[in-house]
Amino acid sequence: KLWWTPIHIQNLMRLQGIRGPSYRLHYGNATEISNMEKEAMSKPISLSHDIFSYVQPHIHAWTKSYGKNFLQWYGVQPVLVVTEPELCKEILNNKDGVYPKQKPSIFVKKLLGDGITMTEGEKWAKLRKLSNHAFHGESLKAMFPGMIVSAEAMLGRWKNHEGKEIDVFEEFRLLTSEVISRTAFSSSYLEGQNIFEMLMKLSSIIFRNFLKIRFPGMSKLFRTRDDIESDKVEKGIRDSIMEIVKKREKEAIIGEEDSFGNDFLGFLLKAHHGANDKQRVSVDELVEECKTIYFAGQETTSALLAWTVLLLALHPYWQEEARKEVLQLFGKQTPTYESIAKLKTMSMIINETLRLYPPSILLVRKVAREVRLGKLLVPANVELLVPTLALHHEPQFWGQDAALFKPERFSEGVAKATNDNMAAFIPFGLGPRMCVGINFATIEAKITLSMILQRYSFTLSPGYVHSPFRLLTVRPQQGLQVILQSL
Ligand code: HEM
Repeated sequence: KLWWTPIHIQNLMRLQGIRGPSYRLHYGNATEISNMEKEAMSKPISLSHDIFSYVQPHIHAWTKSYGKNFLQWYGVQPVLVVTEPELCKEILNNKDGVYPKQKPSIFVKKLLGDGITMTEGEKWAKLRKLSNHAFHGESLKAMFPGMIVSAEAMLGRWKNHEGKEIDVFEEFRLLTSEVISRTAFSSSYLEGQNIFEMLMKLSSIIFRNFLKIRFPGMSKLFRTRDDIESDKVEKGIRDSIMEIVKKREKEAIIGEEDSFGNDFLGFLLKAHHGANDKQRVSVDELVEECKTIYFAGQETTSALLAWTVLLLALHPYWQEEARKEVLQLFGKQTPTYESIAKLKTMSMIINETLRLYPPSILLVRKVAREVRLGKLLVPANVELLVPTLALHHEPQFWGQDAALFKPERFSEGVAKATNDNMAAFIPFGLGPRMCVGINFATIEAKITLSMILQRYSFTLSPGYVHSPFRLLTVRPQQGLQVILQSL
């Protein structure tokens, strides 16, 4: 397991032209990756958007040395990194279960459980149907007023910062937490606050342990401080979620399934108590889905909003264009659900932000059984990595100015911008596992940006330090400070 199998797989892939850094006993390339990341982070970065080599130095260096697809090792786990777009599409679009999600690590399991983002087959189909119902169509429309109220509350706080510096990343963290609490759980930020804080703690533990390779069986014999802490946090999250669930159950009328409410939590409870065995959701599944939506709904959207504000602060022309469009469409009025889809310039800006700073930078799958991927024969249990950030910064797709902010790339939509090369732009993934919250996140971002642009112009504060940092999403490590000018 430690030597023969890795060497065998390495040789098998080399014979097919797939090279990569050599496997090292037990650790694979974990130490090299970790050292490369530390070195990249130790140097200050200029205010450029060329962040690929900074955030993922090993993928940047190894695609240059070994080619578009290469083999690396997390311990004894072989990982095929794939940046050839045809192969990325083949992996992500597959519907036969050949490329399922990789089994989560101990810590990731505590964050997302075996819920929608991690599971497969019938269980996934059941949970996906439920989430699609909760975050699309009429249900999504019903969430719109909740998003407006949350944005108004944030802008109310901003009145105290006019003419002064404000850390908008922290503000967006609060806003997106409030929005998900209010819309999916009909609860308040305060009720969810505890859960968000514990989810953040778990994210940090996952990040700290990501490249730590442990000897098999050691985790059962020897428990680290992070093992103990993560158990405690996991239990804390479960207890807090159960409190919200119990409260809702108490409010409902016994025997009337519709009285559980028409938000995400209501749909989950209906499925939990419902008569339909196939669609029934267990208590564990209920807790896992709540955790997932609290986490997925907040982390990613706050990063998107922060990076958009950075780019608009650095590019006053686009800030003005976006404002003109908002004022033409809404004047000083509150945005409406029907009109938000008409924001074309803003869509271009959001797409270009998601290209340069995709909150989620890696898509992970595994090979369930020996498979032909393009011309390659890939053995079972190889992990597959589709590095979103690499694809989004690839000059072959985006030109030599790939690192520049140019929303005009998207003036005729995504298909035209990518020359119909779908894998060149995958901020929300691709295929059957594509993000459930894509419309929710885009509407939330558009409302928030519109309401800010109606009230303020903003410039970057001299105190801002550019350090895109990968925790589970890519975020501004030291916040995002801007100076607000009231209009
Ligand atoms: C800018 C915001 C967001 C980004 C960039 C984003 C990105 C992604 C990506 C890349 C995936 C696919 C992962 C994969 O294929 O392995 C995904 C899946 C998912 N996202 Fe999002 N997301 C965002 C917002 C949201 C929101 C607001 C929600 C919930 C309200 C959400 C819920 C989910 C769920 C449940 C999945 C799993 C889908 C499945 O496996 O079937 N996301 N997201």
